[in-house]
Amino acid sequence: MDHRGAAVKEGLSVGVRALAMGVMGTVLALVAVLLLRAATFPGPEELQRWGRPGASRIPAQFSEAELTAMKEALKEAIRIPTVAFSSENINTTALTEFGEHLRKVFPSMFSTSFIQHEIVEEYSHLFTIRGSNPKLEPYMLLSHMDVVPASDDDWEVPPFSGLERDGFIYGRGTLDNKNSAMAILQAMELLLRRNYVPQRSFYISLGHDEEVSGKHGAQKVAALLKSRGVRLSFIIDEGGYIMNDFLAGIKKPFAVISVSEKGSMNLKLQVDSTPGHSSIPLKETSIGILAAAISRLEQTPMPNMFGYGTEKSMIEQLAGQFGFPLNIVFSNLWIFGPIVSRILEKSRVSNAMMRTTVALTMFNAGIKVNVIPPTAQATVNIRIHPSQTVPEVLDIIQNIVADDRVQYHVLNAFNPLPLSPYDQEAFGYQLLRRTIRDVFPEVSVVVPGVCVGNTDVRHYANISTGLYRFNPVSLSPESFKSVHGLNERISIQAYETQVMFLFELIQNADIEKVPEPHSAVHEL
Ligand SMILES: CCCCCCCC/C=C\CCCCCCCC(=O)N[C@@H](CC(C)C)C(=O)O
Ligand SMILES: [Zn+2]
Ligand SMILES: [Zn+2]
Repeated sequence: MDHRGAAVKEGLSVGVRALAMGVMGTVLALVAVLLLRAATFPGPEELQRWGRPGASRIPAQFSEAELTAMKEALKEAIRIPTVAFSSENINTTALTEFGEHLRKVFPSMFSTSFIQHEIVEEYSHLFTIRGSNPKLEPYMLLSHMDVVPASDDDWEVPPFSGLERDGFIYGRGTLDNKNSAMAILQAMELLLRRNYVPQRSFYISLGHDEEVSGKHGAQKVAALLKSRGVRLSFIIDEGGYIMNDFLAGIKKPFAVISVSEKGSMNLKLQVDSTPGHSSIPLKETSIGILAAAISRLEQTPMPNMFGYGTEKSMIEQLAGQFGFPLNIVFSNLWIFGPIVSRILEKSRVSNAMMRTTVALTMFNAGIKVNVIPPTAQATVNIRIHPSQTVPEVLDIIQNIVADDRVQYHVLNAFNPLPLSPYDQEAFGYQLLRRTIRDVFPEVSVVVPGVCVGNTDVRHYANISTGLYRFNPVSLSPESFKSVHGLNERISIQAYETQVMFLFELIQNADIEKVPEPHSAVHEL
């Protein structure tokens, strides 16, 4: 080999060595970066950061004294009988007392410079919390203070006693919805005491007549905000929960965020017929004609609308929680949809999610045993599936009744609420989802649902498209029955967790938009 050849070989081997060293270096650097990433972000979930990071994050740790005070504040709230019997008959004395109670137990909410408190229509409360970053669109936490009536009969403890027994607080409103009214203010009060200043502005609104329409409370607050030109990024109200033991085949709890709610119609049906002496009866009376008509209504289910609302998404997202073979069936609705919808209509709750329902709630006729009455009236309460409208449903009803002697009077009606977004960019939905993940690690999956009852949030549809119904409390079928029923109660631990959830959610909202996932993020 000549001198030049040796030089080339030397050059080549230097080049190969350099290349090899370069590759090694790159590999080592990559390993180091990966190790560093692994140390900084212990799991993929943490790559998706919400709210304030690091030192400015206030930990949800409460002292014994704070826990005792929050429990006592809720008990006291339960003892104030803010009962709404009808739109015209609400215990307003109790509502005033409730307002005084709020001032007493949440003093910072009434004395902080960046919080404005207003009373709307005498009894509803509106708090405006000004955040430090006016570019972030505000949101609202919504609840109500009024409760449905409860008589002492059949309750294990008096319904307005706020009694503590076996780790539970008993009383009307412990689940619907004084727990939320109190927990929202409690969480913010605790944050304020830790010198928290939100970046994103938000509102807290407590209505006083949700149980009888919301037309004086929520509706007026919404109108007030609209007149001020306010738009809200999203609103969180009651009407979705963490469901425990609700579906045979699913052991772990799952969370339902209701992204819509059914429409409603109260319809009076009336039949007029010839009155007279009961000793010489006609072949048919107003009572008989009307009874037959409403019996047809009761016996004829409205069309099954599975696939036209959120129920399909709900089942698809729940599918993985079922064992074999239901997991296969529920994740292939394109073929098994019709069978699944037939299975779901067997349960009262899932049936109500899939179709418009008709409940016969009032029947009036007759004044004396031997008088054939001239008129019979019945009222039916109809809950309209999100894919249908009031006129469509009225048409179906008239076809089912199919009797020209029946007259119809729509007492009041409204269409179902539009579906609020629940995609990856939907800020309110993803914020809830993320906070559920943080505070309720036992929850297997978060799914969209439809609220079969009506809530105050429907009055805000003209100032926000992100209407979500979710109470951060775990419900079993039994506790579900106690809402508007007997022995309504909340465990003290569940209430503390609700406060913690709101404490975290308020901080999580301090971010511009849903963070970009850095890598594959575990599905909830
Ligand atoms: C497969 C099982 C899943 C179950 C999902 C259930 C998700 C939650 C859905 C509904 C919750 C119902 C609770 C809603 C609260 C209703 C409050 C209320 O009673 N409102 C009145 C309003 C009226 C204007 C007076 C009503 O009658 O709806
Ligand atoms: Zn309620
Ligand atoms: Zn209620």
